[in-house]
Amino acid sequence: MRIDILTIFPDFFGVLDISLLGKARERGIIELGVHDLRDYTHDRHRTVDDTPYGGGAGMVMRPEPWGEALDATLTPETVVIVPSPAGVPFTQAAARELAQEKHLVFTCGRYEGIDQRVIDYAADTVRVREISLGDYVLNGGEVATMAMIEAIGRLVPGVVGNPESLTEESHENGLLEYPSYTKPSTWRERSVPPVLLSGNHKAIADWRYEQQLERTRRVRPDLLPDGE
Ligand SMILES: N#Cc1c(-c2ccc3ccn(Cc4ccncc4)c3c2)n[nH]c1N
Repeated sequence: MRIDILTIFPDFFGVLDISLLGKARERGIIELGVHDLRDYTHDRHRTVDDTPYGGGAGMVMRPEPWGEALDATLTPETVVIVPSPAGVPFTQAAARELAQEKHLVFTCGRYEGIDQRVIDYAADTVRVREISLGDYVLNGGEVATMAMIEAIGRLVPGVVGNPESLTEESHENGLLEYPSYTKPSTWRERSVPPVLLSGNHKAIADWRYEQQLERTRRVRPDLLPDGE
């Protein structure tokens, strides 16, 4: 997979050189390009924004630099991801789907957003998905892009050493994950649930599923399958 990020804050993504994605990049599983949108401007001040038509507060990102940046980055296989407060909520299912793609381009807006014609222009030639990280307001697309890249990157085949560990996480089977414990078996007078020390794999699996249901009922009843 190749990921390209278009942003006016390229240094924000320096952290992607370390951790899991850093290793995936070293191993050639994920290629990453971070591009400064201002490199696609031609005025002395490298201007990327202007006042909104129709008036209103704030500034809008000019279409010209975005058009040139997209022309330099898109391929027919690209999926353009536009982080936006008006987007479709990001989910584990979306991360799983996007992890199968060959090329993702993240367009990190700032100010009041990107001139709508840029998104419409891209949608004429490639798949475009406007995605929201959640129902709260950020100042730009960079934080959302970082979160999405982490959620997607860890699902790309070969990135995580033990793929089985991905199957028992929150949201993987639609439920929240069961509680986890490690040594010591008693800590500050609190003991690990005895079933986990029993060696009875079926009893442990049943207990863990029941814990997922109980935690989901308590914290996220909206995720419960019908009848649970
Ligand atoms: N994903 C995502 C987001 C964003 C988000 C994403 C991109 C941009 C670009 C500019 N802004 C600032 C802004 C623009 C319009 N309305 C309010 C704020 C952004 C916010 N906010 N909240 C989320 N869950």
